[in-house]
Amino acid sequence: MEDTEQKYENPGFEAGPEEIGMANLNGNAAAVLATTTTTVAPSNGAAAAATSISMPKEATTRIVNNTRSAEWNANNAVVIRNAMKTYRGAKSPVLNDFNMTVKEGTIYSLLGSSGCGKTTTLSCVVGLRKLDDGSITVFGARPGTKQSGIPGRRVGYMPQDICLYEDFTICETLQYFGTICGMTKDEIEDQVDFLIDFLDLPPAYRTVRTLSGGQKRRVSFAAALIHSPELLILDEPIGLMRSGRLLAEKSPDALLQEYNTNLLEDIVLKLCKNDTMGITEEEAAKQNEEDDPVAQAIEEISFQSQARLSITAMSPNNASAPRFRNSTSKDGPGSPVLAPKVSTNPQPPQNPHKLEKSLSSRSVISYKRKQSFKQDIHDEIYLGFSRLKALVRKNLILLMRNRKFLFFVLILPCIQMMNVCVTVGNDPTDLEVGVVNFDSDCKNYSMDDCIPRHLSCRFLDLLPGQNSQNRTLKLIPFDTEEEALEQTKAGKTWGFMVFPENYSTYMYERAISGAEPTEEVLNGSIISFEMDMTSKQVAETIRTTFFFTFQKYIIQLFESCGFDRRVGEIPLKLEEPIYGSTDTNFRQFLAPSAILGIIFFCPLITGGVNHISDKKRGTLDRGLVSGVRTVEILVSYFITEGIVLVVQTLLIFLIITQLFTIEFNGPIYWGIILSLLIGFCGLSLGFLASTFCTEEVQTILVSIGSYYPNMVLSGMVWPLEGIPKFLQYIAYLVPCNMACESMRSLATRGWGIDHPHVWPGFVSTIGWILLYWILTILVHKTVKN
Ligand SMILES: Nc1ncnc2c1ncn2[C@@H]1O[C@H](COP(=O)(O)OP(=O)(O)OP(=O)(O)O)[C@@H](O)[C@H]1O
Repeated sequence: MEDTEQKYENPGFEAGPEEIGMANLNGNAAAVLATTTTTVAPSNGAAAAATSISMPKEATTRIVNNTRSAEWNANNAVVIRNAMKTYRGAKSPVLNDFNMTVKEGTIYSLLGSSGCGKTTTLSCVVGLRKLDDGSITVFGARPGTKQSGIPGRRVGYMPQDICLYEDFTICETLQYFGTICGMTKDEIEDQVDFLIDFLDLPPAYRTVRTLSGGQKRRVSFAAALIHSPELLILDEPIGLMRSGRLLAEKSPDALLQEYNTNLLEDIVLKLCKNDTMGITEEEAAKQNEEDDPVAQAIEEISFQSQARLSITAMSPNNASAPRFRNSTSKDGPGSPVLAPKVSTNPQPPQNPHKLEKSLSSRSVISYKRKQSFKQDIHDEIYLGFSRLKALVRKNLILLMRNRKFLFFVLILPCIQMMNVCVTVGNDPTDLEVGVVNFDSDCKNYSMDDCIPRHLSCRFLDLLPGQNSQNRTLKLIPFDTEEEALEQTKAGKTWGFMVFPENYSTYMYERAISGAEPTEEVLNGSIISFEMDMTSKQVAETIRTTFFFTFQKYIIQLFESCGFDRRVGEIPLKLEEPIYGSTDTNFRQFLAPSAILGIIFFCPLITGGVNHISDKKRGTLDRGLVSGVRTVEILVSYFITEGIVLVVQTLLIFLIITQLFTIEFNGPIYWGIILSLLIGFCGLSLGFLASTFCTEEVQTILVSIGSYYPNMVLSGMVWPLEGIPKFLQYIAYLVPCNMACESMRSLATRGWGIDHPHVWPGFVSTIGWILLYWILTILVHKTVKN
């Protein structure tokens, strides 16, 4: 928009705006609208309008045709001076030395071609964006300051898009926006009844999703009106409205086509004329084929200028709330009138009596100048609480309306945990290993005989999987080494062992005879193994099995020959473990950290995605304009996600302790609290990520991207001692790192919160949460700037 501020006097048209700001937008000719609250729905490429309606501060403030009230020049509601705004990467500025003045008590239409910067201007006015240069004042103060009341309840903002929660009913929508603005339940109820009548909305129980486009836009309009704001800002609102009634509700393209004209202003004039004459839209469209709308409109202007009409918008004062009246009455300019009627209009507005009753009985919130600092604080706390209540209720409704998703969110961590417990940590079984035995055919032997025969058979017999419950190995006999090798090379076995000829004799001699063994005895008593070592875990399992079995085999041989079994033992003694047990499996190591990994990840995604949806829907901006603070959004998500997290955490703990009997030796409640903190930490990170992202998929990618470093660098799957030294320091930058150590210490070692290995995990998690919060708030502010 270029530097242009031109004011056009209303030529005397019925209830028209007294002042119309016309911007020479990107060089296109701007147009003057001369009608009541007249704006046109957005279009692709066609001219569109964004309207800022300044509501009168005083109930008696009115816009009177050709009869300006005393307040007319008294105050400026919105003043823009030398506004400059260039989007990053754009070649030319959107706003270039742009000026605009909206006086209190006026209706101001900002017209311009698509993409000229109307929405940008309004978003700067409502404080969602900031100018690069120049100034904006709203009610005499910069948006964002307390005096301006923006963001806050002084303003009603209807964005260009619908920006509503589709799963809400009309009633819930209006309740939400009303509560955000600090209205009481009764006040909201009154307003809902009124607005449903006034805007001809469907019944309050109808879900927004099921409404038509026009109905949705009217609900959106109602949401902006619910708290009777002093300044109403409508970005391409709901069609052509006049006197609280919709004259047309179509896209500009459709209207242009229907009225066979290139100018929307022609249509506006025509519609107003028809409205006054009581002609329906269809009849008008038919007539239009023959008539010239501009000529008609001009005629109409002169005709209408004979009538004395008045209009005021929603009054912030209950005592003088607007009401229907006939404009031909003798009331002076001080009387507020809504939806004026001229004597020439035969059609009264819908349900005038009902509306009159509703209007006069409803209570309207008014913005009061604060009287004292104490009062300020009290109001701030009340409003903050009210907004938080609305946000929490909103989150809960959205959660409950999406039951399938809720069910999935609740059980997903349980499924993941069960998955971990079932699949990870068990010893491998049925590992196929070949046996080439040149020593014995293993028929008819006794384990208790002390004779130099069948010793190979005794060893094989002791291997787990032969005759035991433990099925680690599955032995497959081969006649030759070549055959066995071939099978291993073909990937059919994990390796094979070879007992040489006379193995029993040599082994007996080596172990029992006590004489110094010869080279032949030493070589002849070796069982050789050839293995596929590609899988470390499998190879380790087989190797360990052989070593332990061999130890057992020697002891058993010694005992059968009457020796002290201790002679056969390796002279190393592993005492009873101080912590854990001798057969601690990997699951016991993994489970505590897996809980953290899972609990961290789920809210990371759901929190991030919810926030992005709120952003994309436009409901977030709408809330922010109404005064909602980033920190309140965070707290509200903490409360609702907290409920989900508690259920998820309790279910997970039940699964690991009851279903998989994983020991939790320390105070379990500290484990649960740590899990919850980690969940909140994930939620906060999700929030931070979603402030950078614009799409849900981006948040999911960021979440997945952060998942693996978090898992690996926190020592969840592999001991930190096993990673390179420099990474061990970097690993402290991972949110779950210290929490993992705490959780393991609580679960396996049974330590309490006061232990130096435990409490740092709690402190670091709280620290991460605070850091993410601070960053989120800072990023929000930066993005706005
Ligand atoms: N976030 C953004 N980043 C970069 N450019 C933007 C951004 N938002 C808007 N623009 C560009 O700035 C210009 C003005 O956009 P704006 O939405 O203010 O136009 P408008 O007058 O409201 O258009 P319409 O009537 O079609 O809604 C357009 O060219 C648009 O492409």
